[in-house]
Amino acid sequence: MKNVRKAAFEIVTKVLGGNGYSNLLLNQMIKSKEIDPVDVSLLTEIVYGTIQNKITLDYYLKDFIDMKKTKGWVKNILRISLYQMHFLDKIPNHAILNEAVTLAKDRGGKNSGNFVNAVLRNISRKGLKSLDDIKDQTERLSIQTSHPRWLVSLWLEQYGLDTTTKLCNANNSRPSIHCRLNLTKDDSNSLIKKLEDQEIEVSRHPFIEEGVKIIKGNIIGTSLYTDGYLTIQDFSSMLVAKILDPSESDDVLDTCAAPGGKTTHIAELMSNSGSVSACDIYDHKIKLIDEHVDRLGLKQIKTYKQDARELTKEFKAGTFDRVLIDAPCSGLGVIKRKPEIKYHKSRKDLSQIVKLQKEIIDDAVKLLKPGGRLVYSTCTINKRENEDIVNYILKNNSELSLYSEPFKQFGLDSDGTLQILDNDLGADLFFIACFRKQV
Ligand SMILES: C[S@@+](CC[C@H](N)C(=O)[O-])C[C@H]1O[C@@H](n2cnc3c(N)ncnc32)[C@H](O)[C@@H]1O
Repeated sequence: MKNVRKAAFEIVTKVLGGNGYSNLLLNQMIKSKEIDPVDVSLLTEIVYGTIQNKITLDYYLKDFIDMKKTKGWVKNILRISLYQMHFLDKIPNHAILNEAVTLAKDRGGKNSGNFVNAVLRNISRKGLKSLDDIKDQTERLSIQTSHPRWLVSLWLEQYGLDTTTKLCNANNSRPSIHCRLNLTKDDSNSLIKKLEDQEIEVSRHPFIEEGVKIIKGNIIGTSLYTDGYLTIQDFSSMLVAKILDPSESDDVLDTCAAPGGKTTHIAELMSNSGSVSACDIYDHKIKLIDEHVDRLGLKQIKTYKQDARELTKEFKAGTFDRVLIDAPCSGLGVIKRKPEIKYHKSRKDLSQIVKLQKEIIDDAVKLLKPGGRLVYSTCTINKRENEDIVNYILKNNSELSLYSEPFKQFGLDSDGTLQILDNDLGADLFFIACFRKQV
């Protein structure tokens, strides 16, 4: 079995080096059974906590080390140790220190061990400065909540101080795990019973019948998962297919479909009839959709390696009853699940992504039948990619209008758009807009 701090150090080093996503690497580590099941929650805590609080941790560390001269891997040992010392109260400092010194010695020899020992002892002795003394409001929020300054400024401009503070704090909470029950296999009560039989405790979504939140237990690797009785999918992501609301005989186009979470949900809602055409630009991602489809036993999905900016090369205009554009986006609504996103994006990336979104929309709208429904969704919080895109669609397509009915059927207050900025379900922060094409 692997030592939990060593495992945390390896994952944090990969993620901060831009070589993987925290949620995927954690799942891989858990699946590989290299970690004792009793250590899974501590490992998750240290990995998420360290990555989520990196800016704050570095702000403290720079009083004790030269951030430019200290090697990246040494900084990561110090970051995971300081995270445990400052943010967790369950582990005694001497235990954290011993583990950190052993890790440093194993990796870099005696001198590295001595260096880490000296720094951590120094921090213990001197304590940390107060963040409340930071004068500038944007800077203070950035350091206190560990969000890059450009992102705090963007949200302050677009949403104001209260919402920005809430967003930043919520991004530092632990993500919850939601699952979609495959109702083509069985009804929800029987599937929940099957979960309970495997000691997995769940609670139901308030109005999505197939949506459950995992309260206790681990579904990864269970036979229920491998046999296609359920899919791991966030509640907000599930809402997208519910708003698209396909009928059983519909022809549906999913323009940006991989890894297939929404494609397979759409197909399940259509009870294995009608047709679903699922496109993505990357070959290796198409394979992920195909794997999901096989696992879930779905029949009516056809996948295409296709650039969504050129869909009319593959499909005839006016052919689809439903079109989903789950657009490539900046992903700022899933920071809680993938905290590294906030460090790896820049303001410049945001304008490039808007250009791509518009190009996809320009082609995809042509494929909708008269009377058909278009859903545009993102997992981001940025008006340029959400509200402004809605205005772009309305301005350039006079035959499309916003359609609020699909939201209202769930009691959601909406003008045809919904920006989920917070929720008490622990769900991701999505934007969803629904349009109807005139008959
Ligand atoms: C937000 S993700 C889609 C998630 C997916 N709908 C789901 O629920 O699992 C956006 C997808 O768009 C794909 N993509 C990016 N550029 C594209 C393009 N020009 N044409 C088609 N797909 C593209 C990406 O590969 C990515 O898989």
